[in-house]
Amino acid sequence: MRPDTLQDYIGQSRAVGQETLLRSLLETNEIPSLILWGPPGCGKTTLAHIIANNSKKHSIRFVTLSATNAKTNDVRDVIKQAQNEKSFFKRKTILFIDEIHRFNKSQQDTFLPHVECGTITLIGATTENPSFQVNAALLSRCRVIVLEKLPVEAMVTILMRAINSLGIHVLDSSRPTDPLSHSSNSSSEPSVFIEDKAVDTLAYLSDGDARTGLNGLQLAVLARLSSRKMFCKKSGQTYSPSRVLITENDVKEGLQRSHILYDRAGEEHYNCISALHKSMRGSDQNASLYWLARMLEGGEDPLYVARRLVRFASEDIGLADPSALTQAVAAYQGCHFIGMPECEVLLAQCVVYFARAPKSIEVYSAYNNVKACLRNHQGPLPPVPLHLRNAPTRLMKDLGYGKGYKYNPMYSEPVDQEYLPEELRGVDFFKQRRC
Ligand SMILES: Nc1ncnc2c1ncn2[C@@H]1O[C@H](COP(=O)(O)OP(=O)(O)OP(=O)(O)O)[C@@H](O)[C@H]1O
Repeated sequence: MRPDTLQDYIGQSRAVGQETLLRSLLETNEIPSLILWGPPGCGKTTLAHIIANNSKKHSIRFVTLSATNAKTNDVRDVIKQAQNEKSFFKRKTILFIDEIHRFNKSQQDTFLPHVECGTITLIGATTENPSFQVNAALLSRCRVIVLEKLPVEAMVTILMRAINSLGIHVLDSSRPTDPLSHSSNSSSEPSVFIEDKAVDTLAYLSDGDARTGLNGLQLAVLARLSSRKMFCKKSGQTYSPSRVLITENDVKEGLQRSHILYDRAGEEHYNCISALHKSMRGSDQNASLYWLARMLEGGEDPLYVARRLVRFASEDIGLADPSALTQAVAAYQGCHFIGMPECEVLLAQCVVYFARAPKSIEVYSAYNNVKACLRNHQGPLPPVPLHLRNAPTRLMKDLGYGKGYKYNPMYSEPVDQEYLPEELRGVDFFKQRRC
């Protein structure tokens, strides 16, 4: 399904249209180092694949690594090989790094000098803003190509191409016929039909992501084919019709999971957890459930959400309802035991509990005040008052350790005794910050 040439690459005319610099560079095979930036499924890897195809014709090596699983050593190996190829055979190497934003800054530094001296031409693909995710020095040596979400018309073209190559027939809704009523099909393979409005809906709901659209189509076809066996009431037997129709509902179902835009490692992950946290803090149970579901349906790790809930229990509910922390820890353990999808309801229960719970940031704020006080302290920290120190040896006792300490259980009330270092006397972290 992946196009091999620019002629088959749909849309993205701003980046690789007829009059663009990139197209002329590609045509003359003068590939500069590039960062391909665009949303998921818009064709970054496909464009790299087309460049690879083109380069191979010109005996340029094309090596692919994915930053999700490649180690720094893998990059070093590629560079070493590229150096050999360059010096012994005068062969150029293009290194394609998918999801380059997943490499940390020091990993990105590994290839900087080699890009600079031309040992490798780097092509990085990223869904994240390269200004934040790619080293400034590396970025300045690359041309950034911005790819856009594919428009609906481009999606229709991509889907139609897949539909044709799979031998699926498109049913024209303006001419209503029942494809299932047509007479027999001699082949053992069923004829597959798809409603034209199902194609349009798929193109529309894929939200500019060709992978989502193609996966949705594939899932709809597979689901229809596997449920092809029908039960005949008259004969009491099952039979397989020779024609199968994919409807708008089938593609919606196929898309249900895959169309949710959620990037587990990228910005969307932080946006959604922040929205969940804020919705619970604002006691909006409805929105809280929405953000939770959006993360879980998008494939978020339930334990990650559970850990954030443990934090929320103390940061935002605190002593207004101390059992919130127990709830969160129990939800975490429950998720650990049973995993997805069963654990989703545990998290939902906890999220609603938290949204409804009274809130208090008293402890959280006071603790922050203490931390600020310690961090801003000038000079050595004050010593622990002698009367609060243990005196396990005679010498310590002689030095005054533990002297005058009032053992509270001997008294009926909290005793009047100083527990803070002398220079902090009178400070109340619950009321003020003092540093
Ligand atoms: N512009 C396009 N023209 C034709 N097909 C495309 C185009 N964009 C994407 N596709 C198809 O969609 C599928 C996914 O595209 P691709 O892997 O290039 O996306 P991507 O931008 O690299 O996504 P991701 O960031 O999620 O890795 C490919 O199989 C390809 O066939």
